Amino acid sequence: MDGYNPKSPSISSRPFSHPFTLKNLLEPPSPAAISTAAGAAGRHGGYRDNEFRERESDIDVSKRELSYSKGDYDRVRNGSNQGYERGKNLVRHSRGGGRAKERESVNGGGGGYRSYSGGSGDGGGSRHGDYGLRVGDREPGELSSESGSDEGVDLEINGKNNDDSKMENNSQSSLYSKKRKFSPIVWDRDDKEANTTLTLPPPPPVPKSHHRSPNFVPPDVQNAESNKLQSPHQSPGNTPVDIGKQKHDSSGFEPRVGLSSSPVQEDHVGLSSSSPPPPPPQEDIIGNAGQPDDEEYMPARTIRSSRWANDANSPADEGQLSDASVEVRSQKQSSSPEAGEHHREASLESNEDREGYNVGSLSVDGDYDYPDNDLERKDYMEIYDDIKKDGVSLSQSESESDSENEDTTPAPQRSVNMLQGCRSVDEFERLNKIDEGTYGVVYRAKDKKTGEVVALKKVKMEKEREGFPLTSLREINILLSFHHPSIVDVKEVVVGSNLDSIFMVMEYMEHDLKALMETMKQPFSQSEVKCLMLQLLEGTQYLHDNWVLHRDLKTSNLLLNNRGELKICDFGLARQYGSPLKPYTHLVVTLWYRAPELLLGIKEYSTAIDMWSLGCIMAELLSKQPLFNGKTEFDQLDKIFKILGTPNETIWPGFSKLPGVKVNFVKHQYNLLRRKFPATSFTGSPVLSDAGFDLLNKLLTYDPEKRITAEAALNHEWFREVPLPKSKDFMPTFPAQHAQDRRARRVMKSPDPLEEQRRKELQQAKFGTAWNLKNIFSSIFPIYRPTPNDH
Ligand SMILES: Nc1ncnc2c1ncn2[C@@H]1O[C@H](COP(=O)(O)OP(=O)(O)OP(=O)(O)O)[C@@H](O)[C@H]1O
Repeated sequence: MDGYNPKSPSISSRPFSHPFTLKNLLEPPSPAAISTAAGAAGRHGGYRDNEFRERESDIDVSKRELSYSKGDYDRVRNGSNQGYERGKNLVRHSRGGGRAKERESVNGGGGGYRSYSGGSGDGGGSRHGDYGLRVGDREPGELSSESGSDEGVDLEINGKNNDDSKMENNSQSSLYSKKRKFSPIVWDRDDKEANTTLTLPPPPPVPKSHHRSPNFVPPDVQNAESNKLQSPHQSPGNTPVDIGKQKHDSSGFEPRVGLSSSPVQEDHVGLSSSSPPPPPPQEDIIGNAGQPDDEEYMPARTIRSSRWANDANSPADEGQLSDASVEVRSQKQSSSPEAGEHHREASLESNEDREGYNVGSLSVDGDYDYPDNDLERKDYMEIYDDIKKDGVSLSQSESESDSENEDTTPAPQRSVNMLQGCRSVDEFERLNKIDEGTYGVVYRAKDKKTGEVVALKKVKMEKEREGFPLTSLREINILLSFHHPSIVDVKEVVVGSNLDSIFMVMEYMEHDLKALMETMKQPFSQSEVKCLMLQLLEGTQYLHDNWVLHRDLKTSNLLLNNRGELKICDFGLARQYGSPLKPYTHLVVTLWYRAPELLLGIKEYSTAIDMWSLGCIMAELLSKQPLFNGKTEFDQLDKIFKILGTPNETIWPGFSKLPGVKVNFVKHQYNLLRRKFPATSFTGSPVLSDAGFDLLNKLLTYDPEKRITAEAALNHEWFREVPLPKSKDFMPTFPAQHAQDRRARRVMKSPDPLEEQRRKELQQAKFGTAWNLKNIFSSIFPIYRPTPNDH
């Protein structure tokens, strides 16, 4: 893809130009320190008007509409030369343009609603004459969708029920099951107590078998046993190594540092080098399986290690390692990954004991045990932060203090500060603020050395009672690790002048789709939406293939540059997942894009939640309006049910048992989505061909198990029918509105899930405190008695 370059060296291998202690970073900074840091970079620089291919606002842009050859299509689809191999998929999905005239569709396949949806054609409405290429293939019944009653016409219930659809759903179901990573593990918040008590584990090393959860089934075995537990890469006989290779071969991309399949703690994302990982086991040796994602809000702890790895295939990278890191690495080779696990856990307790506050921790290591895979061990380095002021490594002290340690294999030495060597933010000239989110402020800035314009995302520390925000650690970790044309590139991490703040240096993107759409008079055309959706799906597929859920996909987290490139950003809520799943919080995904299973409090969820968000995004791109803009969770569900029909056991087996289904929802019988996206329109509604509507329906399928996967969506026929996806090169460009804070411009804003969580926590804390105070009060003044309502 254009502009696709290997990442810059990892932060750990950069020259140490700015030493400081991690503790400085992880302690909540004083307001004074923050303002100093902010002030240091507060200069405004001139924006060069010719920096971008500026265009008239809105859509009066490139009017070039192409008639595509297969070659064109492949080019669009693949980027310039990434070599995606889609041939077989194209064959597999070549269903042709003819569609059933009469459709009966219920989300998830059931319900017996019939509808007449009409033809295969893209009924028009694209701005650039896209559909000049199309046959006039409107089908009977199509227009009636605009005027019919609920019963009569166009009652496309979410999902399909006709033979054609059924077959498709079935075949997709089996196809999807290859990708679906559902887990039998059930989230039970009652486990919290057990889970949050992190006892000091026995010392390192432990037998390798301890590394795996009792529930962990190797991918190939899972594959044989149940297609619900398959790795995204699995095909019979795959080994983890094969998996990586396969992934690499098929996608043309390889994460610079892939997520490992280590026994992962909830509060970190493990990284391993080179190949994409097998599924991360869901339980680690400290037995925190079942630990709810509340842990996300637990104190962060010791920054421990990283595999800011060199690719095993690129020996040249070896030379980039500093002496220190090489030393650490060689020690790591001689100790088992399990030692690292223990070390990590030891640090947890030790931190709390000794520091009395939470100094923050990022265990960015995966420590997956690849038996006998020397390559795997060699191509990463372990860097441990030294928390103790006196420089004695935690690992040493803890392993020493653990008398039960029979094996005296020394714990990995460390002294290399993970963030040591980061450049200072002073090396950037801050141009203007782009946006301010819950956990970060994003600036446009210029690298003084190179003149390159970048985005600087400053990690907000002021709200952090508990050290370095975990969301930011995750984001940094993932973004530094992953490299894909559809994922925003983090070039490096820099530190504030007072060493009290951290900034991610990202490639600068002129727009986010939310802010952009608010400036547009008309929505994107179908061919443009296809171009955007393809890129979005490719990025999402890449994440899911690497065992990461984004968990906050929404239009404001999709960046677009003036080269027509879309990139996913904001990985603050992203996390690694495994099979089977661990319990995660359902308070993820901004309300408007939140999947119904989350809204209904499902105890296990997976990649399908991101796919729902993609459905909402696709609809929004087509119409320029959020599809379901609920104000509360209940309102959100209500809005979904009104449009898609209220689900039931037939279309979504298990629905009635979901925790949130205690409420009696109004039974909306029909799916009215087609009304919002008719095949033709005289009213200005966004038009969508049958194929497009089919994809939208499959993204917005109620039953997460039946919801389409990123891979299947990428192969959907909508992308092969006219109007073909617009080439990125011919996507419209828009004036970048640098000078304004995007958020301030935003008219509509969906409630933020993190804010939601924070509010709830605060409320709880408040009520708790109030009640306690009343108790104390009543013990002093016995006349007063707190009532149950006081809770
Ligand atoms: N690389 C970038 N280039 C240009 N703009 C960016 C970039 N990254 C982020 N932005 C802008 O900043 C906004 C906020 O970024 P981001 O979502 O990463 O921050 P956040 O604090 O996590 O926000 P939120 O509270 O919405 O989760 C984005 O919506 C986008 O407008």
